[in-house]
Amino acid sequence: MTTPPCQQPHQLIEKVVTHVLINSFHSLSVIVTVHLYFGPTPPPTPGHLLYSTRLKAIANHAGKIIRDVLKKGELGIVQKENARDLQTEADRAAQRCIISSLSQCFPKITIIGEEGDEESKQISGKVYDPTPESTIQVTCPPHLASLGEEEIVVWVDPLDGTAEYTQGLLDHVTVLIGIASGGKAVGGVIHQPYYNYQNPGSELGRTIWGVVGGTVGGMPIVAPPEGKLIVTTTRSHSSSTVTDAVDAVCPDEVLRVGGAGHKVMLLLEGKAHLYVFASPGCKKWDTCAPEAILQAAGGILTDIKGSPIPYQASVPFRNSTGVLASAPGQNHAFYSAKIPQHVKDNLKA
Ligand SMILES: Nc1ncnc2c1ncn2[C@@H]1O[C@H](COP(=O)(O)O)[C@@H](O)[C@H]1OP(=O)(O)O
Ligand SMILES: [Mg+2]
Ligand SMILES: [Mg+2]
Ligand SMILES: [Mg+2]
Repeated sequence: MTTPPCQQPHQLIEKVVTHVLINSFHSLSVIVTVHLYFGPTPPPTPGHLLYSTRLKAIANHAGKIIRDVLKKGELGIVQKENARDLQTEADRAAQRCIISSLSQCFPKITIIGEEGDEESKQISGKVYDPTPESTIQVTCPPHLASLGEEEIVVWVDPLDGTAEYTQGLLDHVTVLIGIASGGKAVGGVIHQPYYNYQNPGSELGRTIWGVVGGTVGGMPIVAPPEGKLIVTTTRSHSSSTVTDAVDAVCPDEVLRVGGAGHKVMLLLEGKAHLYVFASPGCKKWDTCAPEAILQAAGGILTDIKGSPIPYQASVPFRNSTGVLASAPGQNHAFYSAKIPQHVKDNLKA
């Protein structure tokens, strides 16, 4: 039997140094500094998953797989529930990589991936070795840093924005790895594999990570412009209730783009104020990572009624009551109250 890659000796490993301090909001936080060195690998601690460079490395590798499949040109498109619900070889291969790599390092966590059990079970010999690549510094609240493996549920969307991927709208594509505990989204990584693909010479791809009650990293958080309201919503899964909800908040501008991860990134980088999706189309893997990162940055993601979305392993996958997300500093409750009652009634739990 071979030793899992992340438990092999003589490889770069992470030593975690924890300092407890009172942060600028006068609440108790933990600064976790991840140092890299050669030596025998101790088993990673479960809460470690939240701030580990492993998550970022695995998401980046899934992004490389997505680019490689497209370069090869054999997308292997399969229709799932309907003509607007597709799966490609990139979705399948990226999920195999993420789930096999994560479960090798953290065998007791619950991992739920969009593309189902069959993809997850095919743990081939080619497990990606998520050896950390760089030093990062994040803050993580003590109750999350000390989580046990059994307390963690990881929601994986190996390729968010599949419709746009097949249509060549490549910067709409993201890889989403969301971490939940106690039914709440507590941390996550969004990797955008084609960021900068239209700017030759610039670094291709970017990765954003965040821990609720801790920090966000990977991109500057920018406030959206004052004095106007920019709403982002679906471009490929619209309906009359989707349109009614968008119209009800009276936007000055509407950005119709693909992907839940991509739309939350627009909120984080100040390109939109609100993400409105009055549809049961999104699932828990679409919203877990984006919700955690947005919340870590000071924004809010709920269902269309303003109620929290639950993330226990036992909940239905579908976000049947829609999605409403607001950039940091926006009045989430105000916009939720503007969604018409017939739209809310149409989205039953
Ligand atoms: N009707 C639907 N059927 C399947 N997936 C959906 C549907 N609506 C939304 N999604 C998922 O939510 C994401 C965000 O929706 P949209 O892009 O329409 O705003 C989509 O990229 C898709 O994720 P995925 O691409 O991972 O299948
Ligand atoms: Mg899909
Ligand atoms: Mg998705
Ligand atoms: Mg997907």
